[in-house]
Amino acid sequence: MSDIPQHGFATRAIHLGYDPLDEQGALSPPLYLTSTYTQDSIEAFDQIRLGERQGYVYGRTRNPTQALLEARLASLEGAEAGVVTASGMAAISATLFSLLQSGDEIVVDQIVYGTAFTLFAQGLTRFGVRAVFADFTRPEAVAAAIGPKTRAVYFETPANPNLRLVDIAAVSAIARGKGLLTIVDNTFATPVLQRPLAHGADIVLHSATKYLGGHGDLLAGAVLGRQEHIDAIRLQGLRYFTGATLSPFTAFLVLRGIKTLELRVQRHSESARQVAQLLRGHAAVADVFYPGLPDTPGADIARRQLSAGGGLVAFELKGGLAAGRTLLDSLKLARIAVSLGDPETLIQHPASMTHASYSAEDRERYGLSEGLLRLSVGLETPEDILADLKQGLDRL
Ligand SMILES: C/C=C(/N=C/c1c(COP(=O)(O)O)cnc(C)c1O)C(=O)O
Repeated sequence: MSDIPQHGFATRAIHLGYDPLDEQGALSPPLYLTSTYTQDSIEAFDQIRLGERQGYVYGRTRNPTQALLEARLASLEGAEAGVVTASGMAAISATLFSLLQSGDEIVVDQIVYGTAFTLFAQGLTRFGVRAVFADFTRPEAVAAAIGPKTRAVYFETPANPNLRLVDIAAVSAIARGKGLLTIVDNTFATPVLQRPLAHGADIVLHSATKYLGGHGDLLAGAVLGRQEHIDAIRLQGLRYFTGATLSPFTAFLVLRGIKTLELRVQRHSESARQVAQLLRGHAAVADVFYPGLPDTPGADIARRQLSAGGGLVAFELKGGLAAGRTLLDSLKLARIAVSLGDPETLIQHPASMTHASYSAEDRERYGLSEGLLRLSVGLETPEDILADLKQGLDRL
C-alpha cells in the first residue's frame, strides 16, 4: 500500500514505511541488532558516504529498525526527516551541539524541564554558548531578548512542570523574521494533539521515554524537522558530539508504542480532564493548571494549538507544600515518581524532584511555586484514579 502516507494518523503509525511481504510476511518489522554492515565493494561505501546510494555502514549513526521509527515519527509530526537518540536529553544536546557554536546565544523559555534548564544555564556556557532566558508567554519579551549573536529560540509547550502555553506561531514568526531557528519540545502534547511544525517551528524534539514509548519501560529521544537539520544532527550531534545512539531493541519498543499512541493519548486526556475538574471543585485545592480547562491561562492558545488537554495536570493546594506531602503519602493508586506518559498514574513535587536543579531564587524568579504538584494521569480505570485522588484530598 504505497499510499499509506496519505492515510490517517493511526494508520501511518502502524503501517508507514514497511511491507510485511518484503520480509517473509513478518507482520512485525524485523529487529536489526547488527553493529556493522558489509557492502559488495569499496565503491559502495563511497557511494553511501556521498549520498549517492542508500545503505548502512555502522550502527552508531544509522540502523534499519531506527530508520523505520524515524520515518514514522517524521510522518506523525509532518516533518521531512527525523533522527532517534538514546534519550530526550540526547535529542536536545545533539541538536544544540550541531546547530550552535562558541560565541552564539540561544533564547530559552524560563520554564523548561529541570535538566534541560541546567544544560542551558550551566552546560552550554562551558562551550561558549550563552542562554538568555525570557518569558515566552509574552512574545514581545522574546523579541527583546534576541540579539546579534542569537541563533535560535527554544521552548516547551505545554511546558514542564506547570503546563504553561506558548504561542508557537507568534514566537516562530518573530524568530523567522530575524533569521533564527525555532526549536520546540513537544513531549507533553505529542503529535496526536499538537504539531509545532504546522505552526511555524523548524525543529521538534521528544523525550520518547514518555508518551511515544508509552509503557514506562525505556529511554529514548527523537528530533524531527527538515532534512538539512536532521542530517547535521545525525552526522555531527549524534555521530561525534554525543554518540548517544538509540539501541535497535529500544527503537523496536518505541515502534510498538506508537501503534497505540493515538488511543493512549486520547484516554490520558479524557481522564486528565476529569481529574482537573475534580481538583477545580475541591476545597483543598488553590489552583489547577490544565490546558483542557476553558479558563486556564493561555486558553486561547490551547484552542488554536491543541486538540485536547493532554495527560498532565499541575495543581497547588491551599495548605502548600506541607499539604502536598500529606497528599502524596496518602495516595494508594498514584505512584510518587518522576517521568510521565506511563500507563501508571504518577505524581511528583517539581521543586524537590524534576526541577530541583533550578535554584530556589530561579524558581521564585520564574514563578515555579514550591507547592506545585504535577500529576501524570495514567490509563487506569478513570473512576479509580478519581477515587484515589479524592480520598487523599478529603483528608486535608
Ligand atoms: C524524569 C524526566 C522528566 N522529563 C524529561 C524530559 C526530557 C528529557 O528526556 P529523557 O528523560 O532524557 O528521556 C526532555 N523534554 C521534556 C519536556 C522532559 O520532560 C520528567 O519531567 O519527569
